[in-house]
This record gives sequence, C-alpha cells and structure tokens, in this order.
Amino acid sequence: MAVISLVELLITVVAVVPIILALLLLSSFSSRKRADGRRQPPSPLGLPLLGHLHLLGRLPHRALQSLAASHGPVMLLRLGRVPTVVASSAAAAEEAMKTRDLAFSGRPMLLMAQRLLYGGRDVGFAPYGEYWRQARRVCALHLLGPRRIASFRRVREQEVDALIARVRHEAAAGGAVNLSDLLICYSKAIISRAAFGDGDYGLDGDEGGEKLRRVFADFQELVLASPMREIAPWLGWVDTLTGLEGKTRRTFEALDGLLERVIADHRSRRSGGRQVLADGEVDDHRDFVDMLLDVDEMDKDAGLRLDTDNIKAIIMDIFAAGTDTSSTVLGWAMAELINHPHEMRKLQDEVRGAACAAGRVTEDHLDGMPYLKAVICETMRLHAPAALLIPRETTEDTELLGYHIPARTRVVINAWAIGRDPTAWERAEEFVPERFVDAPVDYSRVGQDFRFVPFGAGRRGCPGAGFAAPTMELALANMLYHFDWASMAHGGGRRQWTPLVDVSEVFGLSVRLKAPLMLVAKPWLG
Ligand code: HEM
Repeated sequence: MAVISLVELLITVVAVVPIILALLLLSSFSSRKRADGRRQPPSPLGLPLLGHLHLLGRLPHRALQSLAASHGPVMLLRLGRVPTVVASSAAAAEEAMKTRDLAFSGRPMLLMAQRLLYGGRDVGFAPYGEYWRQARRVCALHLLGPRRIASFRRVREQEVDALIARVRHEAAAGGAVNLSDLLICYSKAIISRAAFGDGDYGLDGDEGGEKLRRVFADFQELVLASPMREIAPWLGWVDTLTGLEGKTRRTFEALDGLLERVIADHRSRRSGGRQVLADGEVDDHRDFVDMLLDVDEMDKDAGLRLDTDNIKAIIMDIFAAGTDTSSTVLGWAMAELINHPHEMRKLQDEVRGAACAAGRVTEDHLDGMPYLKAVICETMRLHAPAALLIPRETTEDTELLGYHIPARTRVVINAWAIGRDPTAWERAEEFVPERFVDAPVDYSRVGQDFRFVPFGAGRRGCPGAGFAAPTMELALANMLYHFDWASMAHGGGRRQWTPLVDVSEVFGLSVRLKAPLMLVAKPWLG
C-alpha cells in the first residue's frame, strides 16, 4: 500500500540524522501523571520526528496487537505529529463506542479523504456535526433501511447467478479459478447496480471496464493513505516525488467525471416526466442516486440540501465502504473453509440440505442456515476486514479506562486484536464457527457484543451491515451448494496443488489475503 512505501521512504530520509543524535533524543512516554494529576495512557519509546510510526510496519493491526500486549489495552502513540490513542480490548471498545460514544464520534480531517470525497461532504469521513447527522440519517433510512435492502433482492440473486456461471465457465476451462477476482466483481456489481441502476456507465475508451476497475482499486488504496504532508508537513515534497499527488488527482478526476455523467443522466430521466414517489414507498427500479435526488427534493423543508457534490461524495463513500469489505470476508471464509475440511463439509451439508429441492439457494433459505451465519461471524472475528475500523477523533476532553484523553485526539480501535483477545475468547486463534452456533450474534445489528466489532458500533458504527449480510450469505451458500472446492497455488511460476490456502495478509482499506485465492471448483451434481 502507498502509505507503507512512504513511511519507508521517510525512514530512509531521516537516516541522514546521526544515530547518536536520535538516541539522545529518544523519548519515553510511559504512563505518567500530568502536572494537573490526570493520568496519560502508557506509550512505548518513540523516535524524534517519527514518533512511533516506525513501529507500525507492514501489518499495523498485528504490530499494534503486540504493542498492546506490553503496554495495555489503551496506549498513546505519536504517529509523526499526530497523537493517537489505540484501544485494544472489548472493555475499551465498549467505553469508546457506547458509554462515551458522543465524545468518540468525531472523525479526523484526513487529507486524502478531503481530496477524494469533496472536502468531507460524505458520511464516513465527515466531521461530527449537523451535516453528518443529516447525511447519516439519509443513508441509514433511505439507502440502507430494511425495505430498501429487500428491494435489491433481484439484483443480488442475478449477480450470484452470474458469479456461479463465471466459476462454472472458468472451471470448465480446466484450470484453477481466481476466486479473489470473481468475488471483487460480484460485490462491485451489486454496489454499482444498487447505486447507479442498470445503466451502462464507464470511462471513455474503457473496453471491458478494466480502466474503471483500476481507478476504483486506486481509490480504495488512496482513501486511507497517509501522505507525508499530513505526517510531517516539511516533507510534503515527498508526495510529489512518489507520484502520490498525481495519482490522487487523476483518480479523483476520473471518478468525478463518471459520477457527473451518472447524476446528469438520472436528472434528465426524472425531468422527462418521472414521478417522485412518496417517502418510504418501495420501487424496485430506484437506485441510490434516485433516492438521494428524491431526498434533495423532499427534505428541503427539513433543512437538508444535497447538492451534486454531496451526492457524489455519499456514493463514493458507499463504494469505498461496501465493496472490498464484503468480498474480503467472502475470500477469508473460503480460505478458512478449505483449511478446515470438517467445517466445510458441515456447512455444505446444511446448505445442500436446506436448498436441495430448489436447485439453488435463494434468500428464502438463508434464515434456515444457522451454521452459515456462524461461519461468517467466525470469519469476521478472526479477519475483521476494516481491522482498525475508520479512525475516530475525540470531540471533547474525555476518559478511556481511567486515562485522560484530550479533545481532538485521534482514536484507533483495533477490532482485529479485540476479535483475537485470548482473555475474551477460548481458543482465540482457532477457526471454530460452533462458538457462534452456541451463542448466535445477529451481526447485521451492530454493537451487541464488544468482543466482536468488525462493523464498529455506536453513532459511527457501520450503517451497511444489513446490506452486507445477504450479499455475503447468498454468495457463500451458493458457492458451496454448486461446487466442491480444493486449493491450488502458484509456486515458482507453476501451478501446484496445495492442501492448504496460504493465509498471509496484506493491509489496506481491507486486510485481505496476500495471494489471489486460486481454487479448483468441481460442479456438484446433486
Ligand atoms: C462486511 C462488510 C462491511 C464491513 C466489515 C464494514 C465495516 C465498517 C466499519 C468498521 C466502519 C466504521 C465504523 C466505526 O467507526 O465504528 C464502517 C462505516 C461505514 N460503512 Fe461499513 N462495512 C461493511 C459494509 C458496508 C456496506 C455494504 C455499506 C454500504 C452499502 C457500508 C457503509 C458504511 C458507511 C456509510 C460508513 C460510515 C458511517 C459513519 O461514519 O457514520 N458498509 N463500515
């Protein structure tokens, strides 16, 4: 990810500072009382300028987990010039996202989100305040409410059929299926159709949509990147040198142009005599852009104006938040199931038993599949895709587990570490879906159990969990219904059979499998 290479570059740059000087300036922030008697969270040793940045490495969620093991569930780090509190236990998460939710509901003004999301006029990165409250209400009620989610059932079922057909086609060609690619296509197709409808929108001269896929991938990579300018403003020139500046501009321009066309197209369809429906009525053909244009017309009196930039920002948010996350969970679920054949067989028995007569799994079958839901929960417990959630910022002076946290402190909640905390979970590092059969969690309702927070919780918790649930469940159930699976890997340029999937990770907007998931799919003949 770009942010990692930038950090590495910074480390190289500061290496010119004599090591002796660095050692002399080493500073310890270990837990201490301030002059006013308020306790600060403990900190590891930091370096001048970098603070604790160099400790994060390529897999920050793991590095922070190790640091928390020595320094405790609430730590204070300095990332460049940014003081950052890290919460790594269920108790800390509950206090931040429930007991003191209001104080922890801000978002920092992240430079890249500002650049790519119209100055923070979206939902996910908008600062806490009246605009965010209204935009969030629109999202939760009009775009992601239960009736709207149900209205996209046809889209989900068609896209699952398309996914299964693609697997069948690639499997028939005799090789391994690149399931990672197919799952990204699947979740992107669902979000695109929900957001834009069935119109065929693309970039100029983009045969097959490859250019668009790359632009979206760049967007996902950039949105949470930390440019040097933000960490150490005097090193802002590094962003131009590494190409980050140019890539950000090109990505923004490409997506902005596309969204302009989509919105103009929707506006012209509406002015051609289309009736605006009353709030709450379900019309299968209305997509998110339609809904946002409706809200702009209907909510005028409620004080919310959504101009074109607001609509573009909210749609981009939904793409950022909703695509990689769902496909990443599906990839991890398949990897864990291949590595746990007994659990794979158990889930296949459940799915095939429930949907046998129908010849495919539909959404009507999902309620009768408790093990399917348990597998998805267990996958997210071990592999929370947004491992560190989205960074928050305190809106006022507050406390966390007895430590004083000043207003405007950045807050990172390590959902990944909380899911693997051995003091909270038995056999914490093992894949045991049965734990969620014995104690089921409705993961589409966030904030029920703070040992399990892949969707965050509280005011800023994910409003899209209910949308993600049928998207993931339907795909996983159908993949297991239609095929028997085995693993295959690339090694030394050749494809090799392997009994297990390599579960090495790569950190990004989602923490995903490092190597593409290459699997052999054998059609099940029933
Ligand atoms: C497996 C799938 C998903 C996961 C794991 C996930 C996870 C998250 C997380 C961790 C946050 C930040 C929560 C916090 O700070 O407490 C978030 C926020 C958000 N998510 Fe999701 N998400 C998923 C799917 C979706 C989908 C499908 C959508 C929309 C269609 C969506 C829309 C949003 C939005 C708009 C926010 C910002 C909320 C705010 O700041 O007020 N997410 N998500």
